[in-house]
Amino acid sequence: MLDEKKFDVELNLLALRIPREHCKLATRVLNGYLLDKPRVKPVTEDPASDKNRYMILSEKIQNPDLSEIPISKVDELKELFEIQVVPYSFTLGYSYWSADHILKQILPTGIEVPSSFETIVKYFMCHIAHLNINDELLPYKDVIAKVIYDKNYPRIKTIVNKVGAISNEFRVPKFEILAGDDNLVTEVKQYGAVFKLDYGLVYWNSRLEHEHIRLISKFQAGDIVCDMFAGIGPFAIPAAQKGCRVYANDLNPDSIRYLEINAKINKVANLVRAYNSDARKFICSVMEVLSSEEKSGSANCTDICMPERKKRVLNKHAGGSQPFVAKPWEHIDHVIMNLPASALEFLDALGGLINRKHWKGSLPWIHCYCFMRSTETDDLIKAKAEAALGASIRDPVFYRVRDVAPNKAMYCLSFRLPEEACIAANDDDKDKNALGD
Ligand SMILES: C[S@@+](CC[C@H](N)C(=O)[O-])C[C@H]1O[C@@H](n2cnc3c(N)ncnc32)[C@H](O)[C@@H]1O
Repeated sequence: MLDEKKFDVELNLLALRIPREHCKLATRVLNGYLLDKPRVKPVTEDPASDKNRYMILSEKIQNPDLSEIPISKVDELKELFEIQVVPYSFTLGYSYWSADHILKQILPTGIEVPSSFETIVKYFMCHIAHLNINDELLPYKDVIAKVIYDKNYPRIKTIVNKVGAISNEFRVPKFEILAGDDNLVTEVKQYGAVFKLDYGLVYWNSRLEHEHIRLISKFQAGDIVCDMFAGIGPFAIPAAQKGCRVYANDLNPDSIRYLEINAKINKVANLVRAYNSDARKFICSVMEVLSSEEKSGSANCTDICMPERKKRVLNKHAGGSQPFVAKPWEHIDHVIMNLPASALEFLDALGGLINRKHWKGSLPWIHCYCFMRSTETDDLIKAKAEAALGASIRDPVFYRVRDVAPNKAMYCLSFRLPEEACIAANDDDKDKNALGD
């Protein structure tokens, strides 16, 4: 329990009681001799009369004869009104002091006090503050959280701290609520899109905002995008806002629930198809599912919602003058694989997936996120990707996203899917011949 009384500081000062109409002039004359404290006004009411005001003098004025103030100033006031000097006491309490000031008093000497609010709050999620409590501060986490909560309510309504390392497959940290209510449903804004999410149920990292923007800047209106590890949609939603048609998948049902909510909130539900599946199954089945939808005559997303201009962009991608409404089994422009810990291994799902007989236009760009230790090289990561894919990668582009630990960084490896990773157009025929068809 924090004893708030401990922070009380009583100030025993002097004040001048003066007629209220002279306040302005007296403030000017006494400039430098009045109480000067943030958020405390030096002019206050006279409890005995509404006709007067108290002008609170600075701590340096201790003598009721005002000998610390130049005589000329005192005389200037005396010419206008009779000066009455009165004692004035008040208390600066817990509510007055800043979080920094209070934390400095609470934490034992030797422990580095977070020098500012920003250093202790890892990030804000609207009304949630996620604290950055290191081992040294851990014993004081509750009191730190209370101070930060008290000083920032109602802007901040919940203070959380991550417990342990993330071990579950949905990449959702476990949080303990240190202060405030336990509602972790919140909304964040990124580059004009709004994302609703439950911070306790789905993956979210506000530090990836720039990466989301960077990758989407590579996409064109009309592109077909497959997001294999979509989370609540920080790639999928802005891509759709740009006019891309997005097939977005995540294993976590809660992520998909929020992805669908976010597609609606951002008015792109018609351009985003959500799947709740394992990424390997998703990428294999998305083509079949959609091709069978096509066969059964159900209208596809492009037909319903693509403006003519975007359809023309798609036609251009197909490289022909025939009307071309691409389906993912005919054409994909970008595949996003944002599961840095293991996305490279998932590249096996792309090997042998595309049949050149049906495919139209160029092969997709693959954007595969990974971690690289300082002891590893681009070549090693490329070799891992090639081993999973079963094909050589030409002209890989490595983009350093951010450092995640002193010797570990997150990268995005982008490359165009190699021809070698596809089923050649004549392979089916060869198989048929071999079977004697
Ligand atoms: C690092 S998060 C990235 C989410 C999102 N792209 C983002 O930037 O916020 C990885 C996501 O992959 C999902 N995931 C983990 N294993 C998966 C799998 N085998 N198949 C599909 N999704 C998976 C997790 O649920 C999580 O939402």
